[in-house]
Amino acid sequence: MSEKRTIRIGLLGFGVVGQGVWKNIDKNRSALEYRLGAELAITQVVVKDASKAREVQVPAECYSDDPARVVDNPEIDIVCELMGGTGKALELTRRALQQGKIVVTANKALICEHGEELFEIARQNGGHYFFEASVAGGIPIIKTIREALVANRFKLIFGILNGTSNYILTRMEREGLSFDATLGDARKLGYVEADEALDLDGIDAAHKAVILAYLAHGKWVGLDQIICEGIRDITGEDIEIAGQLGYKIKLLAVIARDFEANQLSVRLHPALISKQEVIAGVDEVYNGVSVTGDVVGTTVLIGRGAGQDATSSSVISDIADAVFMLQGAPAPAISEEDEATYQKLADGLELAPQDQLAGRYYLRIHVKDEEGVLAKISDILAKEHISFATVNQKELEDGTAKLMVTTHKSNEAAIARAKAVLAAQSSVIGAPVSFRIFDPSKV
Ligand SMILES: NC(=O)C1=CN([C@@H]2O[C@H](COP(=O)(O)OP(=O)(O)OC[C@H]3O[C@@H](n4cnc5c(N)ncnc54)[C@H](OP(=O)(O)O)[C@@H]3O)[C@@H](O)[C@H]2O)C=CC1
Ligand SMILES: N[C@@H](CCO)C(=O)O
Repeated sequence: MSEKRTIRIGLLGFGVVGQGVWKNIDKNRSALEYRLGAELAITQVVVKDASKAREVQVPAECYSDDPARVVDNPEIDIVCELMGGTGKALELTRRALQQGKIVVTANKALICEHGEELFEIARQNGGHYFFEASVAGGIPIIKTIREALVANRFKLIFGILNGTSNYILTRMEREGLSFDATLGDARKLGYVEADEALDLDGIDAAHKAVILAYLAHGKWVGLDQIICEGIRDITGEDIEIAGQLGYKIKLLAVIARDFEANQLSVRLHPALISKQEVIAGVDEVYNGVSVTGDVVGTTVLIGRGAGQDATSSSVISDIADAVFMLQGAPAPAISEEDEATYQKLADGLELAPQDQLAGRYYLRIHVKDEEGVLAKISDILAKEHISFATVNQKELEDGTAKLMVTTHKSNEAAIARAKAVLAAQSSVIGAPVSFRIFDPSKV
C-alpha cells in the first residue's frame, strides 16, 4: 500500500477560530485522514503575542510571531488566514497567493473589500482562495450556492448572517434584557468581532451579503452602495409590539434579483418578519439563509453562525477541498476562479435604486402626550401617502408617550421625508425610528 502524503498547514492566527481548527482536526483526525487519503500536520502557528496563555497547547517549535514562517515557507502547502482585519491579513494573503499557495480564510471583511483582487492573484499564480467559513459560520452556504444549487438562478436569498446580533436580539426578546447586558456574554462565547462595531452596526453581515451576492450573481457590490443598518436602535418595546402584531425583529440580509429589469438589490437592516416564516424562528447564535432558486424552489439552511467549533468545521471543510486539490482534483467547476462564467452572470446587471424600495414599515415616534398629536402625525404621514395599518401607544411616567405605528405599503423616499418632517415638530421628541417589514412573498 502506498504511503499517505503529509499535507503541511500553517495557521496565521490562533485565537477563537485558529484554536478550534487545531482542536477539531485532532479530535477527528483518523476519520478525516482516512476520508482525505492524506495526513494533516499543522506545523506552524503564528500569533501576535506569543507569550499569551491559550486553551489549546501547541508544541513550542510550531509557535512564533513571524508570519514568514507560514507565508514564505516552501514546506507549507495550505495557509489558513485566521487573524482577521484588512491590514496585515491583506498583505500576507497577497504574498501567499503570489507564491501560488492555497489560502483558506474566514475573513469576510477582507473578501468583501479585496476579494476581486485576491481571487485574481490566485488565478494568475495557480493557487486557490477558499472561504467557506467567511459566511454564516458552520452553514455550508458557499458550497451550497456554488455547487449544490448550480442548476439555479437566484431570485431571492435572504436571512440572518450575524450570530452576535441574533444572539443579542433573542435574549432581549426572551429575557427582557438590554442590549449591553447581553453583549458581554456574546463576547465570552467568542462570537463577537475584535471590532464589535462590525457586528452591532450590521457591517459584518453586510460583508457576508456582498460575498453571497457575488457568488450568486457575479457582481461585486461596494458597502457604500447598499443599505447597511445595525441593531443599535432596536429596543425591548419594539420587540414587544412586533411580537403582539405577529412579527419578530431580525437583522436581515436581502439579496434580490429582478431578472426582467436585470437589477440587483443587496441590503442589510433590521426588519419585522412574520413569525410564520422559518427564518423568524432562527434564534440565538444560529444563522439562517433562505435561498430561492428558479429550479429547486426555496431551500432554507440553518446552523450556528459563529463560535469556535461551528466556524472551524467550515475551515476544515476548505482544508479538505485544498487537500483534494493538492492531490490533483480540479478546483470547483463553477467557482470564483471561473471569471468568464461570473462576468456572464453579471452582464448588464445594475443595482436597483434604493429609494424605490417599497413595502410596509414600522415607526416608533416619541411624543409629548398632548391633544391633537396623533392627528398631526397622521397629517404629516398622509402628505407622503403613508397610511396607518396599526397604532399602539405606550404612555410614560414623564408625561410623554411612544407611538408605535405600522404602515400600509410605502417606500424608502416617502418614509425618509416623513421622518425628517416629524423630527422637526415641537411635539416630537428626538428622531423617529423606523424598521422595514419584510415579506419574502412580495419580493
Ligand atoms: N469568532 C467567530 O465566531 C468567527 C470568526 N470569523 C473570522 O475569523 C477570523 C478570526 O477570528 P477570531 O478567531 O474570532 O479572532 P481572534 O481575535 O480570537 O484571533 C485572532 C488571532 O490572530 C492573531 N493576530 C492578529 N493580528 C496579528 C498579526 N498582525 N500578526 C500575527 N497574528 C495576529 C491573534 O494573535 P494573539 O492571539 O497573539 O492576539 C489571534 O491569535 C476573523 O476574520 C473573523 O472575522 C469568522 C467566522 C466566525
Ligand atoms: N462576529 C461574527 C462571527 C461569524 O462570522 C458573527 O457574530 O456572526
